[in-house]
Amino acid sequence: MMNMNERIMVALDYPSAQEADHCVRLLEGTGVYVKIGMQLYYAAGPDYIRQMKDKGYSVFLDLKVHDIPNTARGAMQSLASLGVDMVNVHAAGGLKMMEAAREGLEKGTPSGQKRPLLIAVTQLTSTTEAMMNDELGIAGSVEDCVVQYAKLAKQAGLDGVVASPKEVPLIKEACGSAFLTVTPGIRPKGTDAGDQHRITTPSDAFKLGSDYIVIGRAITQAADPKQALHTILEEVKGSAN
Ligand SMILES: O=c1ccn([C@@H]2O[C@H](COP(=O)(O)O)[C@@H](O)[C@H]2O)c(=O)[nH]1
Repeated sequence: MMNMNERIMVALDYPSAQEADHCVRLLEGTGVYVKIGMQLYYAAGPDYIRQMKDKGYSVFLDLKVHDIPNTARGAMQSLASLGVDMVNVHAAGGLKMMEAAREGLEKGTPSGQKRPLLIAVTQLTSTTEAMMNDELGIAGSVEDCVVQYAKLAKQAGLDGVVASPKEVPLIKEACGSAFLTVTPGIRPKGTDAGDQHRITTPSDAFKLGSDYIVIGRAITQAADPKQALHTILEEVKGSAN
């Protein structure tokens, strides 16, 4: 069983490698995972991923691939060579796209290496039920849609999904306890929700059964990021499900 720190992913949402490095220095020795998303990857590229791997971090490359199956397959084949630990696609791309992404990842993983975990974003944690119904034209509850997407991701041979912690019990019930849940939308008590809607505190997310929690601005935009990280690590101790 992993320790709690290994189940915390810090979202390095920064505009440059230099700015991300300020935060990375605070993470040294904590054993947390790092999540590199579009902002940092498009600015700093594959070199930054290699630097994080050389420093010993587990890396979730959060590029949310969403395209036709052939393109998703090619994208994953290229990403597989970076040595990251986890990558993702949007489940809204459908079954064939997710299968193609998995195949591309398998094909691109150098022999003798483990293929990165592949997970699918269900509904973004910034999406409310009203937005989903009225803007995206998807009827029904967010929970039903998330579970439907999770089942599809499992059918495509993926390892898990991204969802709000609030949906984790339903996902585990539908897809089994080994199916991974990676949950952003984490807000420690007293922090601003900002653009996120389906949120919980770090400890509640673990109590609901999240395998990994993703935390960005509550650390990166805090007045004292080191203290913010320390407080979160203290809060989650003992809250594992
Ligand atoms: O549904 C999703 C999928 C991905 N994210 C990403 O997680 C972090 C959250 O950052 P905060 O600052 O803690 O809100 C960010 O990188 C998103 O791109 C998500 O929030 N929701």
